[in-house]
Amino acid sequence: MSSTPWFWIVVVAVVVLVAVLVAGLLIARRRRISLDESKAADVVEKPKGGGYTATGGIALAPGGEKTEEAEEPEHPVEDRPETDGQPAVGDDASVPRDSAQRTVRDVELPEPAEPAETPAPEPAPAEEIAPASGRLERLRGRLGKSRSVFGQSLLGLLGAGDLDEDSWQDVEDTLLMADLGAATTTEIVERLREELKRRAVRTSEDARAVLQEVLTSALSTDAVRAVRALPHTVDGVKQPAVVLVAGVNGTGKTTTTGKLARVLVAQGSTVVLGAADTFRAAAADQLQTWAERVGAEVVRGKEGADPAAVAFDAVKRGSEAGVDAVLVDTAGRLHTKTGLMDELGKVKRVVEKQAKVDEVLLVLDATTGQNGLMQARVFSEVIDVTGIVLTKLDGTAKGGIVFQVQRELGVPVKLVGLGEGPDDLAPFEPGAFVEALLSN
Ligand SMILES: Nc1nc2c(ncn2[C@@H]2O[C@H](COP(=O)(O)OP(=O)(O)OP(=O)(O)O)[C@@H](O)[C@H]2O)c(=O)[nH]1
Repeated sequence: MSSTPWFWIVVVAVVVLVAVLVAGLLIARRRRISLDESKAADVVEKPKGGGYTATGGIALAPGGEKTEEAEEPEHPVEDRPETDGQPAVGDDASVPRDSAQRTVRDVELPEPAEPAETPAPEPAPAEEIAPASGRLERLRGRLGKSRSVFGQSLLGLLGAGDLDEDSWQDVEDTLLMADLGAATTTEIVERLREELKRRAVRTSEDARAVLQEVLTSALSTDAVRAVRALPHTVDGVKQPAVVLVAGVNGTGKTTTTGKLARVLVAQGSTVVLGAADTFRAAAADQLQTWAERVGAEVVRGKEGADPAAVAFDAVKRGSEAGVDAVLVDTAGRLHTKTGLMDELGKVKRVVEKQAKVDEVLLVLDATTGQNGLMQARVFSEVIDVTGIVLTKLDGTAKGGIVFQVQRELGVPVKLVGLGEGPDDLAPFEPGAFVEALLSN
C-alpha cells in the first residue's frame, strides 16, 4: 500500500513533462523563419526605404524618334568594373580573404581634347583673279619703254652686220642707258663679241638669237626664285609661311603685298595680312581694302603703335588660325635713316621669336635706277633680303636694273610689278623677260 502514492507522483510528473515538451515544440515551429523560395523572393523584391523610389530624377534624352537602342542601359553591369561580385555599399563590406581577386582592367582613356582652334579665314575672293602662270608673257606689252630703248636698239645695232668699234661703243652705251651698270655691260659686250665671231653670225635673226642667249644667261642664277609663301610643318604642327615686305617710301610695298595675297588666294591658300605700317593709317586702310577683295584677314594696330608688335600679332594670329601664309607689310623708310632701319631689324627679330621669317622681299622701284642699288645694299645688311620685287617696270626704259640688282646683291629678282592693276604682278623668268624685251 505504501508504494501507491509514489506510483501516482511519477505518472503525473511524466504527463507534465510530455505536455511541456509538446508545447515547446509547437512554439518553436511557429518561430522558425521560412526559407521557402517564393517567400525569399518576396523579401528580396520588397522595396527598401519604406517603398520610396526616386522616379522623379531629371531625365534628358535626345529629341527625335525613340529607338530600340535607346532602351538599353547606358552602362550594362558587365561593363562596370565595380560590380563583379564584390560586396556593395551597405552589405557585408569585408571581402573574404580567399575570395577571387579583381585583376587590373584596361580602361580606355578619352582622347585628349583637341586644342580649341580658331577657324581660318576662308579664302573668298570677291572678284576673279588672273592666273599667275604665263603672266609675264601676257604683260610683255607693259615693257614697252624698255623694249624700244633696250631691245630694239640693240637688235638694230647687232643686226646691221659686221660691227666696227663705234658700233660696239653704241651697244655699250645702250646697255648703260638701260641701267645695266658698268660691270654687267662690259661682261655682256665681251660675250656678245665672242659669240658673234665664233658663230660667224651674218643674219639679223642669228644676231637676235645670240643676244637673247647672252642676256638670258647673264640673268640666270642658281638661287631659287620661288617665293617661300607656302606652309610648312614644325614638330608635326602646320606653320604658316611668314613673308616680310620692306623697302623705301612709295616703291609699291602695300600694292605688292596685296597683289601677292591675290596670287596665293587664287591658288587656294589662306592668308593673313599684317599691317605693320603704323605711321600712316591710310596704309593700313589700303591693305584692308586689298584683304577684303580676296577674303583675307588683316591684323592692324593703332596709328603709331609699335610695328614689331603688330607684326608679331599678325604671325600669332596666322599660326592660331592655321592659315597658309602671313604677309607683313612694313612702313616705307629711307635706307639712310639709321633709326628707321634699326626699327625694321627689330620687326624681324621680334617676329622670329615665334616663327621663322621665310621670305624677306625687298621692293625696289625700277624707275629710281642706281639709287635702288644703294637701298638694296643697306636693306640686305639689316634684314637679310631673300628676294627682290622690282616694281613699275611698266613705266621705265631702264629694265636693265634687273641685271644689276641680281649681280650686285646675289639675291634673285623673284617678282616684277608691271602696272597698278591688281593682277599686274608677274614671276620673274629670265628667258621670258629677255624675249619680251626683244619682241617686236
Ligand atoms: N605703274 C606701276 N605702279 C605701281 C606698281 N606698283 C605700285 N605702283 C603704284 O605705286 C604707288 C605706291 O604704291 P604703294 O603700294 O602705296 O607703295 P608703298 O611702298 O606701300 O608706299 P609707302 O607705304 O608710302 O612707303 C601706288 O600708286 C601704286 O599703284 C607697278 O608695278 N607699276
